[in-house]
Amino acid sequence: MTTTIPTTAAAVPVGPGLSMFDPIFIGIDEFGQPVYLDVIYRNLLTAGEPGGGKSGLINNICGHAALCDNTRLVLFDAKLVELGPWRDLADAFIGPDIDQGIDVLRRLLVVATNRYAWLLANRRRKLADGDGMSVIVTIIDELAMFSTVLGTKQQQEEFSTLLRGLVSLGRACGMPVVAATQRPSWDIIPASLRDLFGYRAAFRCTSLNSSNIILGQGWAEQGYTASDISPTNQGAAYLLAEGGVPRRIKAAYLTDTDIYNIADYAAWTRRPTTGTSTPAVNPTEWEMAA
Ligand SMILES: Nc1ncnc2c1ncn2[C@@H]1O[C@H](COP(=O)(O)OP(=O)(O)OP(=O)(O)O)[C@@H](O)[C@H]1O
Repeated sequence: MTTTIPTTAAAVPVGPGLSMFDPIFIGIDEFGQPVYLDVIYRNLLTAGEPGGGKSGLINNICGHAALCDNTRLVLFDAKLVELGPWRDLADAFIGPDIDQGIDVLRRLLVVATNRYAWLLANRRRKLADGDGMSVIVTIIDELAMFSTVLGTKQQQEEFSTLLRGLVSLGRACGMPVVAATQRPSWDIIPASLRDLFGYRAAFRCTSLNSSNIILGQGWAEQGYTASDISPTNQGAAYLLAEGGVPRRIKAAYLTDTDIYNIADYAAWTRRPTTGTSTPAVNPTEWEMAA
Protein backbone atom coordinates (compact mmCIF):
# COMPACT_ATOMS: atom_id res chain seq x y z
CA MET A 1 0.00 0.00 0.00
CA THR A 2 1.32 3.45 -0.85
CA THR A 3 0.57 6.57 1.10
CA THR A 4 0.30 9.93 -0.54
CA ILE A 5 1.46 12.80 1.63
CA PRO A 6 -0.44 15.96 0.78
CA THR A 7 1.93 18.81 -0.02
CA THR A 8 -0.56 21.61 -0.58
CA ALA A 9 -4.00 22.47 0.74
CA ALA A 10 -5.46 21.30 -2.56
CA ALA A 11 -4.01 17.86 -1.93
CA VAL A 12 -5.57 17.35 1.51
CA PRO A 13 -7.75 14.25 1.14
CA VAL A 14 -11.40 14.99 1.83
CA GLY A 15 -13.44 12.24 3.44
CA PRO A 16 -16.84 11.39 2.00
CA GLY A 17 -19.25 14.10 3.09
CA LEU A 18 -21.53 13.42 6.02
CA SER A 19 -25.22 14.12 5.67
CA MET A 20 -27.70 15.57 8.13
CA PHE A 21 -29.75 12.50 7.26
CA ASP A 22 -27.01 10.39 8.89
CA PRO A 23 -27.41 9.72 12.63
CA ILE A 24 -25.37 12.21 14.67
CA PHE A 25 -23.05 10.71 17.29
CA ILE A 26 -23.37 12.64 20.55
CA GLY A 27 -21.87 10.41 23.24
CA ILE A 28 -22.54 7.23 25.19
CA ASP A 29 -25.32 5.90 27.41
CA GLU A 30 -24.89 4.46 30.89
CA PHE A 31 -24.02 1.06 29.42
CA GLY A 32 -21.27 2.57 27.30
CA GLN A 33 -23.26 2.21 24.08
CA PRO A 34 -23.02 4.97 21.47
CA VAL A 35 -25.92 7.40 21.31
CA TYR A 36 -27.04 8.91 18.01
CA LEU A 37 -29.66 11.55 17.22
CA ASP A 38 -31.71 12.11 14.07
CA VAL A 39 -31.91 15.85 14.41
CA ILE A 40 -33.16 16.25 10.84
CA TYR A 41 -36.73 15.30 11.77
CA ARG A 42 -36.75 16.22 15.46
CA ASN A 43 -35.79 19.51 17.03
CA LEU A 44 -33.53 19.36 20.08
CA LEU A 45 -33.97 21.32 23.29
CA THR A 46 -31.12 21.23 25.78
CA ALA A 47 -31.33 22.88 29.18
CA GLY A 48 -29.82 22.81 32.63
CA GLU A 49 -27.67 24.70 35.09
CA PRO A 50 -24.71 26.80 33.90
CA GLY A 51 -21.67 24.60 33.38
CA GLY A 52 -23.67 21.39 33.01
CA GLY A 53 -22.44 20.68 29.49
CA LYS A 54 -25.12 22.03 27.14
CA SER A 55 -22.64 23.77 24.87
CA GLY A 56 -20.64 20.55 24.66
CA LEU A 57 -23.64 18.72 23.23
CA ILE A 58 -24.43 21.58 20.87
CA ASN A 59 -20.87 21.62 19.59
CA ASN A 60 -21.14 17.93 18.66
CA ILE A 61 -24.15 18.75 16.53
CA CYS A 62 -22.51 21.84 15.07
CA GLY A 63 -19.43 19.79 14.18
CA HIS A 64 -21.50 17.15 12.42
CA ALA A 65 -23.54 19.76 10.54
CA ALA A 66 -20.39 21.66 9.54
CA LEU A 67 -18.98 18.51 7.96
CA CYS A 68 -22.17 17.73 6.04
CA ASP A 69 -22.78 18.18 2.35
CA ASN A 70 -25.49 20.60 1.39
CA THR A 71 -26.09 21.79 4.95
CA ARG A 72 -26.25 25.39 6.07
CA LEU A 73 -25.89 26.79 9.56
CA VAL A 74 -27.73 29.68 11.15
CA LEU A 75 -26.27 30.44 14.56
CA PHE A 76 -27.63 32.57 17.40
CA ASP A 77 -25.19 33.23 20.23
CA ALA A 78 -25.60 36.37 22.27
CA LYS A 79 -22.43 35.44 24.20
CA LEU A 80 -20.50 35.12 20.90
CA VAL A 81 -17.93 32.65 22.22
CA GLU A 82 -19.99 29.44 22.45
CA LEU A 83 -20.77 29.14 18.73
CA GLY A 84 -18.18 31.69 17.59
CA PRO A 85 -15.72 29.08 16.27
CA TRP A 86 -18.30 28.08 13.62
CA ARG A 87 -19.19 31.62 12.56
CA ASP A 88 -17.24 31.62 9.29
CA LEU A 89 -19.16 28.55 8.15
CA ALA A 90 -22.55 29.98 8.95
CA ASP A 91 -24.96 31.70 6.58
CA ALA A 92 -25.77 33.95 9.52
CA PHE A 93 -24.18 34.42 12.93
CA ILE A 94 -26.35 36.48 15.25
CA GLY A 95 -24.73 37.99 18.32
CA PRO A 96 -26.45 40.18 20.93
CA ASP A 97 -28.71 41.86 18.37
CA ILE A 98 -32.42 41.07 18.63
CA ASP A 99 -33.31 43.10 15.53
CA GLN A 100 -31.00 40.93 13.46
CA GLY A 101 -32.37 37.83 15.21
CA ILE A 102 -35.96 38.74 14.33
CA ASP A 103 -34.99 39.57 10.75
CA VAL A 104 -33.24 36.24 10.27
CA LEU A 105 -36.11 34.26 11.80
CA ARG A 106 -38.56 36.01 9.46
CA ARG A 107 -36.43 35.03 6.47
CA LEU A 108 -36.19 31.45 7.68
CA LEU A 109 -39.98 31.30 7.94
CA VAL A 110 -40.28 32.51 4.34
CA VAL A 111 -37.96 29.70 3.27
CA ALA A 112 -39.97 27.18 5.31
CA THR A 113 -43.21 28.37 3.73
CA ASN A 114 -41.71 28.12 0.23
CA ARG A 115 -40.56 24.61 1.01
CA TYR A 116 -44.06 23.56 2.05
CA ALA A 117 -45.40 24.91 -1.23
CA TRP A 118 -42.78 22.79 -3.00
CA LEU A 119 -43.72 19.71 -0.96
CA LEU A 120 -47.40 20.22 -1.75
CA ALA A 121 -46.68 20.67 -5.45
CA ASN A 122 -44.70 17.43 -5.37
CA ARG A 123 -47.34 15.49 -3.42
CA ARG A 124 -45.05 15.07 -0.48
CA ARG A 125 -45.37 15.59 3.25
CA LYS A 126 -41.72 15.89 4.19
CA LEU A 127 -38.29 16.43 2.69
CA ALA A 128 -36.14 13.36 2.07
CA ASP A 129 -32.48 12.67 1.46
CA GLY A 130 -31.85 12.99 -2.27
CA ASP A 131 -34.32 15.84 -2.84
CA GLY A 132 -31.31 18.05 -3.43
CA MET A 133 -32.59 20.75 -1.13
CA SER A 134 -30.18 22.01 1.51
CA VAL A 135 -30.74 21.30 5.19
CA ILE A 136 -30.75 24.52 7.21
CA VAL A 137 -29.85 23.92 10.85
CA THR A 138 -30.67 26.74 13.27
CA ILE A 139 -28.82 26.65 16.58
CA ILE A 140 -29.58 29.01 19.46
CA ASP A 141 -27.27 29.10 22.46
CA GLU A 142 -29.01 30.81 25.31
CA LEU A 143 -32.56 31.17 24.23
CA ALA A 144 -33.35 33.31 27.28
CA MET A 145 -31.08 36.12 26.05
CA PHE A 146 -33.37 36.63 23.06
CA SER A 147 -36.68 35.91 24.76
CA THR A 148 -36.19 37.80 28.04
CA VAL A 149 -33.05 39.96 28.10
CA LEU A 150 -32.27 41.74 24.82
CA GLY A 151 -34.59 44.34 23.27
CA THR A 152 -38.05 45.43 24.34
CA LYS A 153 -40.85 43.20 25.63
CA GLN A 154 -42.51 43.49 22.23
CA GLN A 155 -39.35 42.39 20.40
CA GLN A 156 -38.87 39.48 22.80
CA GLU A 157 -42.45 38.36 22.15
CA GLU A 158 -41.97 38.67 18.41
CA PHE A 159 -38.77 36.65 18.61
CA SER A 160 -40.53 33.93 20.64
CA THR A 161 -43.50 33.79 18.26
CA LEU A 162 -41.27 33.52 15.18
CA LEU A 163 -39.15 30.88 16.86
CA ARG A 164 -42.23 28.86 17.76
CA GLY A 165 -43.26 29.06 14.10
CA LEU A 166 -39.87 27.83 12.90
CA VAL A 167 -39.73 25.00 15.44
CA SER A 168 -43.18 23.79 14.41
CA LEU A 169 -42.67 24.17 10.65
CA GLY A 170 -39.02 23.26 10.31
CA ARG A 171 -38.96 19.56 11.04
CA ALA A 172 -40.71 18.36 7.91
CA CYS A 173 -38.95 20.70 5.52
CA GLY A 174 -35.31 20.12 6.43
CA MET A 175 -34.96 23.05 8.82
CA PRO A 176 -34.42 21.63 12.32
CA VAL A 177 -33.82 23.80 15.38
CA VAL A 178 -31.45 23.13 18.28
CA ALA A 179 -31.91 25.42 21.28
CA ALA A 180 -30.19 25.68 24.65
CA THR A 181 -31.02 27.49 27.84
CA GLN A 182 -29.61 27.58 31.34
CA ARG A 183 -32.99 28.72 32.65
CA PRO A 184 -35.39 25.80 32.78
CA SER A 185 -38.45 27.80 33.82
CA TRP A 186 -41.95 28.09 32.37
CA ASP A 187 -41.43 31.64 31.09
CA ILE A 188 -38.49 30.48 28.93
CA ILE A 189 -39.77 27.01 28.03
CA PRO A 190 -43.56 26.94 28.13
CA ALA A 191 -44.94 23.43 27.55
CA SER A 192 -46.38 24.54 24.20
CA LEU A 193 -42.84 25.31 22.96
CA ARG A 194 -41.11 22.42 24.73
CA ASP A 195 -43.44 19.84 23.22
CA LEU A 196 -42.40 20.88 19.71
CA PHE A 197 -38.91 19.56 20.45
CA GLY A 198 -38.78 15.84 19.68
CA TYR A 199 -35.53 15.50 21.62
CA ARG A 200 -35.02 17.02 25.06
CA ALA A 201 -31.79 16.84 27.03
CA ALA A 202 -31.85 17.77 30.70
CA PHE A 203 -28.40 18.54 32.07
CA ARG A 204 -27.91 19.04 35.80
CA CYS A 205 -30.82 20.88 37.40
CA THR A 206 -31.30 22.11 40.94
CA SER A 207 -34.85 20.79 41.39
CA LEU A 208 -37.28 18.10 40.27
CA ASN A 209 -39.49 20.84 38.90
CA SER A 210 -36.77 22.26 36.61
CA SER A 211 -36.04 18.78 35.31
CA ASN A 212 -39.74 18.20 34.64
CA ILE A 213 -39.97 21.50 32.77
CA ILE A 214 -37.36 20.17 30.32
CA LEU A 215 -38.32 16.51 30.05
CA GLY A 216 -42.05 16.78 30.70
CA GLN A 217 -44.36 16.60 33.66
CA GLY A 218 -44.17 13.42 35.72
CA TRP A 219 -40.75 12.07 34.74
CA ALA A 220 -39.06 13.16 37.98
CA GLU A 221 -41.71 11.31 39.99
CA GLN A 222 -40.84 8.16 38.01
CA GLY A 223 -37.17 8.50 38.93
CA TYR A 224 -35.87 10.39 35.90
CA THR A 225 -34.59 13.68 37.23
CA ALA A 226 -31.58 15.71 36.26
CA SER A 227 -31.38 16.97 39.85
CA ASP A 228 -29.65 13.68 40.70
CA ILE A 229 -26.71 14.50 38.39
CA SER A 230 -23.63 15.49 40.37
CA PRO A 231 -22.22 19.00 39.71
CA THR A 232 -18.87 17.36 38.98
CA ASN A 233 -20.37 15.07 36.32
CA GLN A 234 -20.36 17.65 33.54
CA GLY A 235 -21.72 16.42 30.23
CA ALA A 236 -24.14 13.99 31.92
CA ALA A 237 -27.81 14.42 31.03
CA TYR A 238 -31.16 12.69 30.68
CA LEU A 239 -32.10 12.48 27.03
CA LEU A 240 -35.71 11.99 26.05
CA ALA A 241 -36.68 11.07 22.51
CA GLU A 242 -40.34 11.66 21.67
CA GLY A 243 -42.42 8.67 22.70
CA GLY A 244 -39.63 7.03 24.71
CA VAL A 245 -38.23 6.95 28.21
CA PRO A 246 -35.37 9.26 29.31
CA ARG A 247 -31.89 7.73 28.97
CA ARG A 248 -28.92 8.74 31.03
CA ILE A 249 -26.15 9.84 28.67
CA LYS A 250 -22.70 11.37 28.79
CA ALA A 251 -22.11 13.75 25.92
CA ALA A 252 -18.90 13.45 23.91
CA TYR A 253 -16.66 16.43 24.55
CA LEU A 254 -14.76 18.48 21.99
CA THR A 255 -12.01 20.71 23.33
CA ASP A 256 -11.64 24.21 21.91
CA THR A 257 -8.71 22.95 19.82
CA ASP A 258 -10.86 20.09 18.46
CA ILE A 259 -13.62 22.54 17.61
CA TYR A 260 -11.34 24.93 15.75
CA ASN A 261 -9.67 22.04 13.91
CA ILE A 262 -13.06 20.70 12.76
CA ALA A 263 -14.25 24.20 11.83
CA ASP A 264 -11.08 24.84 9.80
CA TYR A 265 -11.37 21.50 8.02
CA ALA A 266 -15.08 22.08 7.34
CA ALA A 267 -14.34 25.55 5.98
CA TRP A 268 -11.78 24.01 3.64
CA THR A 269 -14.24 21.36 2.39
CA ARG A 270 -16.81 24.11 1.81
CA ARG A 271 -14.50 26.47 -0.04
CA PRO A 272 -15.85 27.86 -3.31
CA THR A 273 -14.52 25.84 -6.23
CA THR A 274 -15.02 25.78 -9.95
CA GLY A 275 -15.75 22.05 -9.74
CA THR A 276 -18.91 20.25 -8.77
CA SER A 277 -18.87 20.82 -5.03
CA THR A 278 -21.54 22.90 -3.36
CA PRO A 279 -20.89 26.58 -4.04
CA ALA A 280 -20.84 29.09 -1.22
CA VAL A 281 -24.33 30.41 -0.66
CA ASN A 282 -25.09 34.07 -0.46
CA PRO A 283 -27.39 34.56 2.55
CA THR A 284 -29.53 36.93 0.51
CA GLU A 285 -30.51 33.96 -1.64
CA TRP A 286 -32.43 32.38 1.24
CA GLU A 287 -35.78 33.46 -0.04
CA MET A 288 -35.15 31.42 -3.18
CA ALA A 289 -33.82 28.40 -1.34
CA ALA A 290 -36.94 26.33 -1.77
N1 LIG B 1 -19.18 15.93 27.99
C1 LIG B 1 -18.29 16.46 28.84
N2 LIG B 1 -17.30 15.71 29.37
C2 LIG B 1 -16.41 16.26 30.23
N3 LIG B 1 -16.41 17.56 30.62
C3 LIG B 1 -17.36 18.35 30.11
C4 LIG B 1 -18.35 17.84 29.21
N4 LIG B 1 -19.17 18.85 28.89
C5 LIG B 1 -18.71 19.93 29.55
N5 LIG B 1 -17.64 19.63 30.30
C6 LIG B 1 -16.88 20.55 31.18
O1 LIG B 1 -17.80 21.48 31.72
C7 LIG B 1 -17.49 22.82 31.34
C8 LIG B 1 -18.76 23.59 31.04
O2 LIG B 1 -19.41 22.98 29.94
P1 LIG B 1 -20.37 23.78 28.98
O3 LIG B 1 -19.79 25.11 28.64
O4 LIG B 1 -20.74 22.88 27.85
O5 LIG B 1 -21.62 24.01 29.95
P2 LIG B 1 -22.93 24.81 29.65
O6 LIG B 1 -24.03 24.02 30.26
O7 LIG B 1 -23.05 25.14 28.22
O8 LIG B 1 -22.68 26.13 30.47
P3 LIG B 1 -23.29 27.61 30.21
O9 LIG B 1 -24.75 27.49 30.43
O10 LIG B 1 -22.60 28.45 31.25
O11 LIG B 1 -22.92 27.99 28.81
C9 LIG B 1 -16.58 22.65 30.11
O12 LIG B 1 -15.68 23.74 30.01
C10 LIG B 1 -15.86 21.36 30.40
O13 LIG B 1 -14.75 21.59 31.25
